[in-house]
Amino acid sequence: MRPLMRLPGVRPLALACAGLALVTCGLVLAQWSLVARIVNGIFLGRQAPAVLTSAFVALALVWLVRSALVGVRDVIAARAAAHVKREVRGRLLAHLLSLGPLYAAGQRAGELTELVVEGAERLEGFVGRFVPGSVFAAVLPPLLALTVLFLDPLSGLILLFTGPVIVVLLWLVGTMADQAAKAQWLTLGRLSASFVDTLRGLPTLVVFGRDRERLAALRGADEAYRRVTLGVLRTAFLSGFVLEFGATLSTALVAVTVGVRLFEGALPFERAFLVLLLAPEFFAPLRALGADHHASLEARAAGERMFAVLNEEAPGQGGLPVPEGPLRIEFRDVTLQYGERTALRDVSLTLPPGSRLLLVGESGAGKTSVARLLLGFAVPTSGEVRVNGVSLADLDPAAWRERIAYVPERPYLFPGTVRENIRLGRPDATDDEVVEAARAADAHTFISGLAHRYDTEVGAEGARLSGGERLRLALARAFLRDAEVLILDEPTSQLDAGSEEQVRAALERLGQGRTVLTISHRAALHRGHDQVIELEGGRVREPVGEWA
Ligand SMILES: Nc1ncnc2c1ncn2[C@@H]1O[C@H](COP(=O)(O)OP(=O)(O)OP(=O)(O)O)[C@@H](O)[C@H]1O
Repeated sequence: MRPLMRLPGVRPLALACAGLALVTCGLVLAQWSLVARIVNGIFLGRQAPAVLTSAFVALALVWLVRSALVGVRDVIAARAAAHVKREVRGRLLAHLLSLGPLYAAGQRAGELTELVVEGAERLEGFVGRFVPGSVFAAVLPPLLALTVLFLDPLSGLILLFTGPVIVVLLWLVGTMADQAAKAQWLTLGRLSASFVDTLRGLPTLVVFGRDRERLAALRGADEAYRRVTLGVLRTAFLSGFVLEFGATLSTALVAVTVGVRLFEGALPFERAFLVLLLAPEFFAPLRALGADHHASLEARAAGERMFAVLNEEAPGQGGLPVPEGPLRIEFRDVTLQYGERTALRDVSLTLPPGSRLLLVGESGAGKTSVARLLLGFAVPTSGEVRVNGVSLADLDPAAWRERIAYVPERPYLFPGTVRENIRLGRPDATDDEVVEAARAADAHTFISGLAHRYDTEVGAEGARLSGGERLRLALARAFLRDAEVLILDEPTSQLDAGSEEQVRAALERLGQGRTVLTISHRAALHRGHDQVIELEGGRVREPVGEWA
């Protein structure tokens, strides 16, 4: 619970609710004292009509203010809940971005989506209902019990004894429900992740005839979710029953003892009636808390996972500006491990400004890992990547990436138009500049043949384009970015011989005056490079050669 209390805006909300609870306590006492006085005056005829009239007016006023305070409490709580949701979602997204693609790739997309969307939503119940409810439950019952103790010690003692017993029972049921709520959250995450994975892998599943099996697995996950949800609801009902039973029993106990003493003449009517009216008010905040209790359990389960993600350390978050002037990049004895797996071992290489390095090696040799280090998506386990003598880990990652254009092996296109996807390279580029970049990337011809030219929708992940067309759009992005360092990962692997020649010419133009790192498993690309370095099992093999 404590981490949830540290959420932005929760403490001020709790303080505001404590103030409201104190005022509400005064109003509750005033309201029921007036009711007791009026009833006493009407039935026992001990009050003058003028006094009764003013008591009615005062009662109406108190009732109005009390209702208004409930409204105020709901509005502040709803605002705080909306603020927390927005803030937490923003922080999660920002942190996921700074953790980089390597972290996201290691997680199931559906589970992360669930965390950001539904997880943040679950905090609403905690902030909007549970926090105000628990502050009211902490302030009102003790003050009312003390008042009753003063009015009628026996009834006060009954309340002071039964109230804590109910709270303890509630806590015990809550502890049981905690595990069920955690299981519910985990199952929901798994269900969402399975669904997203199924959608993504649908062609593969259909081709291999595994779609029905997958459907059955999804149904199984859905059934598991239904079962754990029922478990959570069962404990919620149980806590509701405990509360209602306890509250009714002790109110009845107060009523019986008060009734007997009233009958014996040991208690005046007005006082006895007031005690009877205050007993349900004593239990009302506890009952409300019981009803909102499972909202806090659900929020706690989601919160634990959120804090775990927020506590993940992001790679290289230095704040130094990128050195001015031509950039000289050096890898010094760099070793990179992914958990137990060593992808690179003692790799040293230098990229002087304006040079072209071709990194070759078999599949799994560690080529993409070099690109990841250069992009700051991963940090060396040992050794250092340096830019003009400054460690890359100390540089501001966003400022560093502004100096890089990256064309990955499988370029990602966002749902949107061709123009929007190219403009990702430089959002302030004009339409003419977009077309110019497309021409340079040899993409203009195929774009001109599309139904809506630059306004054609590319579909999810560029599904309406071929692999080669997607690559050309990614190249156009890189042209538009006009960065000093260019990283090309297997740039021509998806092309036929004719297209490869054209794209290679485009790459040649793109590389002019920049530092270029080209990754390929084919050494045949060596033409036009200053250095060729071969990686083998994560180590640098003897230099293959130098080309001027
Ligand atoms: N996120 C990861 N977690 C664990 N191991 C990884 C991860 N990414 C890569 N590896 C491992 O690190 C090694 C190097 O991977 P890398 O992607 O750098 O190779 P590559 O030379 O680019 O291969 P390819 O040419 O097939 O793309 C591989 O053995 C791979 O299994």
